[in-house]
Amino acid sequence: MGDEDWEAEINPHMSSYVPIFEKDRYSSGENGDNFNRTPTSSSEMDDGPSRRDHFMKSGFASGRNFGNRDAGESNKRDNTSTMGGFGVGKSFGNRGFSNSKFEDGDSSGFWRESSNDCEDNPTRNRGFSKRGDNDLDPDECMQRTGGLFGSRRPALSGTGNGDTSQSRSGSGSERGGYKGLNEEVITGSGKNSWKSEAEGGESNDIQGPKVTYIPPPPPEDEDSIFAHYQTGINFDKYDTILVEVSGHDAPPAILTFEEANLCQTLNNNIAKAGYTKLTPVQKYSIPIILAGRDLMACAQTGSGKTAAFLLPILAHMMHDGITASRFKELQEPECIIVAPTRELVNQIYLEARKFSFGTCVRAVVIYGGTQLGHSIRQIVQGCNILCATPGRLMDIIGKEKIGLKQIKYLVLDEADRMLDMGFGPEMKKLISCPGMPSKEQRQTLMFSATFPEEIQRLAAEFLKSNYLFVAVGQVGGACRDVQQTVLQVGQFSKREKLVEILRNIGDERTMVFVETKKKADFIATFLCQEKISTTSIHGDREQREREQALGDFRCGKCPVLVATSVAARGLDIENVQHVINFDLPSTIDEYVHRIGRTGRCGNTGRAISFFDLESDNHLAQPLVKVLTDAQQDVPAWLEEIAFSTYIPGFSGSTRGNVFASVDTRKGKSSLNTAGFSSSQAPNPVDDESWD
Ligand SMILES: Nc1ncnc2c1ncn2[C@@H]1O[C@H](COP(=O)(O)OP(=O)(O)OP(=O)(O)O)[C@@H](O)[C@H]1O
Repeated sequence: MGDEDWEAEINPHMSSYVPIFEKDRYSSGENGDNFNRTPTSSSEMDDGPSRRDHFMKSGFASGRNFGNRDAGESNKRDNTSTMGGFGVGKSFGNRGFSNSKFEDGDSSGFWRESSNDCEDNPTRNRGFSKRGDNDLDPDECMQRTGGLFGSRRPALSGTGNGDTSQSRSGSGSERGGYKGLNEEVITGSGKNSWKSEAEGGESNDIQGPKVTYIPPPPPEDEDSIFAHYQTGINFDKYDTILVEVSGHDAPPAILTFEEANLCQTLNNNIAKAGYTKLTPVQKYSIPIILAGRDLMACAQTGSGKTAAFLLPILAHMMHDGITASRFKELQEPECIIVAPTRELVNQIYLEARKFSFGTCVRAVVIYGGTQLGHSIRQIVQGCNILCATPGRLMDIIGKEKIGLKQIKYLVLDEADRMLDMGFGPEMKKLISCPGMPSKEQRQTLMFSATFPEEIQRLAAEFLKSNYLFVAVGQVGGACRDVQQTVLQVGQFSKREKLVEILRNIGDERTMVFVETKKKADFIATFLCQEKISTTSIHGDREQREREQALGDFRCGKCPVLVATSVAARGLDIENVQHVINFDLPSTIDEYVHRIGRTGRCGNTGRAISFFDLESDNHLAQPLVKVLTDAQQDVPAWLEEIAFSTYIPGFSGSTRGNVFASVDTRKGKSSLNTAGFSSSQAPNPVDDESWD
């Protein structure tokens, strides 16, 4: 079988919705879909023993064949071993794909994590299954999980008719549930659905062994803690970016770190981190948070949102004089920060550790895919700031290791993702957990580079009615420091084009985004065969492998990282010069996040996207808008497609108005360049009608 046959199978261009039986038919190989999976149980989602056994039996050895012949062909011939070759992908990540040999390895944990084929495709989870994709459809996920909301969109109105805990208890293997990105949904049972994992231990509701992975501790020496990369040539241009603040009585922006009046230790840490100048989002957000206000902030990727919330929170904690951390079975942190992916939450933790260096504030990170006991041990030693992924957070709360009474700050990073159908239910449960202070009693902060209107409306439930909204630059827009190119490349030519581009790029760090987990493994393997050192990250890889892959990519051992959308948000990796969208995502905001892995903090970067006329036309219109807003060249052919697929009133997103340039409350604001403080209070009457 040639490339083209394989591609056709991977993307059979089926209608956007594929009924389960159809999926099974495709999957079973009847349609030649040997690559995908070989059903061994009644549920493809079931990653329980039967599937695992099958993987074990299938033998990873078959994967070795890929070094010698076309992977698709190999898949077909070695029908029973396909997942062993790709899905497990166990050994090649650890070894960075630096040779194209697969080695047998311990597969424990792999299948347990692969509970949800939807997990790394949040866009489809939102109900936009545009392409005939070999990962599961959202509908399929929902049927299998019972659907957290019972239908695609109503969830957004907060009136879901599905009972979350019920839907979860259906099958332990559906741990990932209708979840979206990366973090497992814990099967809930019993009186408190958030107790889930906690009630029965980590694997009680799940078939399979316990997760035993204990991540290595980060380096403790000061140099490593404060290691940072240089701001880029365009950092100073941030000053010219338009900033809009809406809401009542916004405090004025600050121009310098000194104006924030932070304590000496914090100032020292800021200096050691190499920060000399505030970014726009920091200029506006820091005083707002210091003033005790709730905030929704939308600023371009890589523009320093993490420090924008960490610094004022730490300043408050220092000012209020928190109790030094000490060993206690029940810890009561003052701050919880949640983010959608494990890698991102870990990154936030490292930032929190950096800025709290030399203080009595102790930050802790917990996330799925690691041993629960390890998370607990970290917490009981003392915890003031807890950085967590939602699933693990709810487990720990259920285990009664974390009390919520002292929470003063709740931060949702990548907030639009945290509130959408994937994580929204978890977040709602979090704010209604016993002990959690009401929104009037806590400060809630939300940050993202994209904030669709519908999500803004949902967010109101979490925020005080007088929250402030800060929009830096074009809301939902791409960073102008990224040079964007869109190429028309059909499915069958993509691999050839990719290799051509990567060969030209040489050793520069490049992230290649694909649409499915299996494709990530396939493309990574393919690139290794082409002697391009590559690793991959996606939700079917063990956490250890994910961290290894990221490490290999960060240090340059593998300059190419093939990723699903699991790596689209938040990851801050030095020197990523290129992002290639091998497959375009289904939504434009995902595109914005993906290309934001390059061109960070004033550095420049390049994004190349393969536009497939067969599957990507729906993106033409929003893509033209993103390119235009970021002052990029728009190819004539793309404009033509955008024109021919023009939807009147469509404002740029496949799922809502990503490009709403203002706060959905319609509060009016000041429009100014960052650095000049000005904010107008809206009419108080508006204020009342907002909530
Ligand atoms: N004032 C500053 N001076 C110098 N470097 C900074 C400053 N603020 C942030 N940075 C650095 O810029 C990089 C990007 O910051 P950060 O990851 O917080 O961006 P972000 O806005 O959260 O991006 P994303 O939307 O992709 O999550 C980090 O390496 C951070 O340390």
